[in-house]
Amino acid sequence: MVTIEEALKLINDQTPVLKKEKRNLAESTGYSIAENITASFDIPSFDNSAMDGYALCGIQKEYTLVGEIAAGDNQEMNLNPGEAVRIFTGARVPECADAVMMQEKTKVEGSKLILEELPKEGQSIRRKGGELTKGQIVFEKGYTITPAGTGLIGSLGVEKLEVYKKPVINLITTGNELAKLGDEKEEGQIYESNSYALASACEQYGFSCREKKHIKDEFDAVKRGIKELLESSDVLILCGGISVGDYDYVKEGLEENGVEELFYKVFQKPGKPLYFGRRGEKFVFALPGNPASSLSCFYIYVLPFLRKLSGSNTIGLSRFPFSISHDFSNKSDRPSFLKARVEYESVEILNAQSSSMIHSMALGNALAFIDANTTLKKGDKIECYLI
Ligand SMILES: Nc1nc2c(c(=O)[nH]1)N[C@H]1C(S)=C(S)[C@@H](COP(=O)(O)OP(=O)(O)OC[C@H]3O[C@@H](n4cnc5c(N)ncnc54)[C@H](O)[C@@H]3O)O[C@H]1N2
Ligand code: MOO
Repeated sequence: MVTIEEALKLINDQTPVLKKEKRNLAESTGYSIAENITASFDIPSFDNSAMDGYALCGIQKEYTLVGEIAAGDNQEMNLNPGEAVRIFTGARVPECADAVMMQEKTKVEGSKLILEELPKEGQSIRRKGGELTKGQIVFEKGYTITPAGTGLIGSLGVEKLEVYKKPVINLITTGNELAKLGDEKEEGQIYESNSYALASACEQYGFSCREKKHIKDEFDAVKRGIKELLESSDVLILCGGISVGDYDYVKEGLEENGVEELFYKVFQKPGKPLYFGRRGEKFVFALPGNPASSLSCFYIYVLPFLRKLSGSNTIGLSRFPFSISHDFSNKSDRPSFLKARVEYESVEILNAQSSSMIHSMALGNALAFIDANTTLKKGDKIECYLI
């Protein structure tokens, strides 16, 4: 049995070989870049107007209007002191212009432009290089592209880029008691639902499960199922059958397939019988079957590893300290990740913390970490992982 810190360290200490690929920008959001992205030109690449209005030469209240510049116009226009030109948002500002005045604060009388107020030097002009300068590193290797990142990379004219591949994830569930959705379930059976939760948690963070397989609690079937799916996996996730019961064959099945155990059992609640192993460049997580245990272990342990394998610099869930909104006693002798709901600056520990129960997790938005045998007073700060 290892501690939570030891387990996380063992996961983080793995140095998998990352695979790269070229992708179109349009299909790269959520991928991590495999090389720095450098600005090949200034952004903006020319001084331009932030407003529809008038570009002004000199700082005064009255000007003579001499023409118009629309967005996209390319001709160089020379303004003399006291002259102004009609201009539109995004249009190139003439070099000699000192400011732009928004049209709402102006009046036009024939060719005369009268301002309501004196302009300020540089007002409403977006300067060349104001956001990025040529040669600047815009994003470092390992940056995971967000929608805003996609927009910025696009503004640099980059159509294709080198990113890290996402790992191929396969999922195996085990258990004779599990009925398939759509089938009639018999007495003593429950519906197999963890694979849906786990596949959707993968999706939530931009990963996908390629293949899902359900296996009965039979040693040969478990061994064969692992052999088949491990072949095409970067990460194989198993769920259930990893505890000490007579029909828990997953650990043995992994051993038989040459998977080396990196840890088995973590001193925590939920998710004590968590397993992590490796065969060459293939990694295996065997998650405890209880629904809250498997999902909690996914968030805390599997997700950081998937992110690492996909080359991301941002690996764990976001976590922040929140003040607990009520007195609370963690009576477990194991450090616990509790289903919780954070709102503004406070966190409520939800009812129904049993590992078999997932309703409160579905209504919550965080896992609150509370040490074993710990009594907290309302207002005490606790660490919360946002899910
Ligand atoms: N003697 C001991 N028994 C158990 C221990 C222990 O230390 N000693 N640990 C308990 C803990 S803690 C957990 S967690 C579970 C984990 O057991 P397994 O990983 O072997 O999981 P299963 O026994 O297969 O299933 C547990 C539970 O979850 C339900 N389940 C499983 N898979 C699914 C699924 N895909 N969809 C929905 N529900 C699923 C299953 O029916 C069981 O109720 O072991 C304790 N026992
Ligand atoms: O560790 Mo288990 O997940 O407590 O139920």
